[in-house]
Amino acid sequence: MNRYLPVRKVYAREVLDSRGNPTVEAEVTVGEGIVGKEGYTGRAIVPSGASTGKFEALELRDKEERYQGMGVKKAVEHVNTHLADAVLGENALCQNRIDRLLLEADGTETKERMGANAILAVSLAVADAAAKAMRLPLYQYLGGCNAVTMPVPMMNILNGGKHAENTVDFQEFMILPVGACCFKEGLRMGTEVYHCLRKILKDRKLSVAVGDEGGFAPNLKSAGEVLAMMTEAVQAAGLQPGKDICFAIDAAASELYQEEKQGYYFPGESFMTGTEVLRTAEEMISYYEELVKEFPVVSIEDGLDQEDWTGWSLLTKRLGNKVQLVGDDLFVTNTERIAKGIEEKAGNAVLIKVNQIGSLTEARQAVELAHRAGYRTILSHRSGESEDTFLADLAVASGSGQIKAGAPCRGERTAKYNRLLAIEDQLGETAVYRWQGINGNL
Ligand SMILES: C=C(OP(=O)(O)O)C(=O)O
Ligand SMILES: [Mg+2]
Repeated sequence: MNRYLPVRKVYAREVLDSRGNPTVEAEVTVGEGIVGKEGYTGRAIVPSGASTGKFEALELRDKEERYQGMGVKKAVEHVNTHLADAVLGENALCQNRIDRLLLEADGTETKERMGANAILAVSLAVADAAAKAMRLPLYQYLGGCNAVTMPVPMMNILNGGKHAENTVDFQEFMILPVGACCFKEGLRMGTEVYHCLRKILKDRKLSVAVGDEGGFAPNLKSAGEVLAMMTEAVQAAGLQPGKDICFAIDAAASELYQEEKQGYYFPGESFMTGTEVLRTAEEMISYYEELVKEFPVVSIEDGLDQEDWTGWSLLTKRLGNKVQLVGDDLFVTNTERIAKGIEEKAGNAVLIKVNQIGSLTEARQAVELAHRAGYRTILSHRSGESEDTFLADLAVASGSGQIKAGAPCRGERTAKYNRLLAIEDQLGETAVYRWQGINGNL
């Protein structure tokens, strides 16, 4: 018989995210009078994306003048009324049931009525409260005694696309400290590379202003130029590219794809070279092949458009035996889309963003389905983040072994990394840190 830990209070407020946009924070109190007089209060702040996938659950925004239409007053109201009514008195230890009740209160496929932001805030805050009431660290409450795998951090050190106002067309260039012995050492290595890159950019009189996720955002001409500079930064840090540090790209290709042009348009490269750069899906794949040949790129996310299943299958056939091919906009943490991907042999890894699907249980089902099919998973932040560290605990709990949390700077990003440092300390010698390259490819 399950212990009964009743939800006693549910409350939400509007707070700000790292882009200065409003978002939902929920507080949930459980077990008043059962586990102590006051019970325990958990909280969660939901993140928000900029390059959102077409098939994501919908976050509710007010659309009135306040905050230029970005307010979340209605979503907050929904938490304080309908969603609170749905879960008050329910057992916080039954996360699946809590989430089912939240989904039923909404009743739509896309969560558009209550708002995925409203539902997720309550879902996560319930888990946080339950963990506190059980006096367990969140990662252990969620993952049990098997939660010992520290994630390899994918640190986004150069921003482009929708995350910056520069000429770099791909959205993210990341470094993976695959040769580190532990998370702490990996974070140190990555941070040193980040600082070396800053110096290289400064020496060349290029901008060291940063984008949404804390990576630098200079005007560069092509992915090749970016990766060459990153290689220099790794060497300047006294590390070996391809051995200590590998690279990952998030092309965010759905943002580049233009239906009317039937291809991927590169505005930055076109501007810098003075000729229109348009690539077909086939040309995109060949382009990735060249980059992988020249640089230690071990992971490519959203290499093609979110609706191009045929292209994705071809990409996977050509590169999937040595490169991690990650579906973000393609899968949107949605089990139906992941199942389709598995069937079509599209990609070999899934980016997990809890707010893409809108509840903790559904996000965990996505991880489970992916792992069962031999797909890798990467727990990921959004470009609009907060000081909330739920993601760090979930990354360890899921055993996925990878996390995307931005550059090793800016408080909303370092909050996750610092939480992981604390978790690794807590785990002590039981902590595991290991990069699992596709077919052993570093
Ligand atoms: C983190 C990402 O960006 P956003 O949150 O803007 O979707 C991403 O595309 O992986
Ligand atoms: Mg992405």
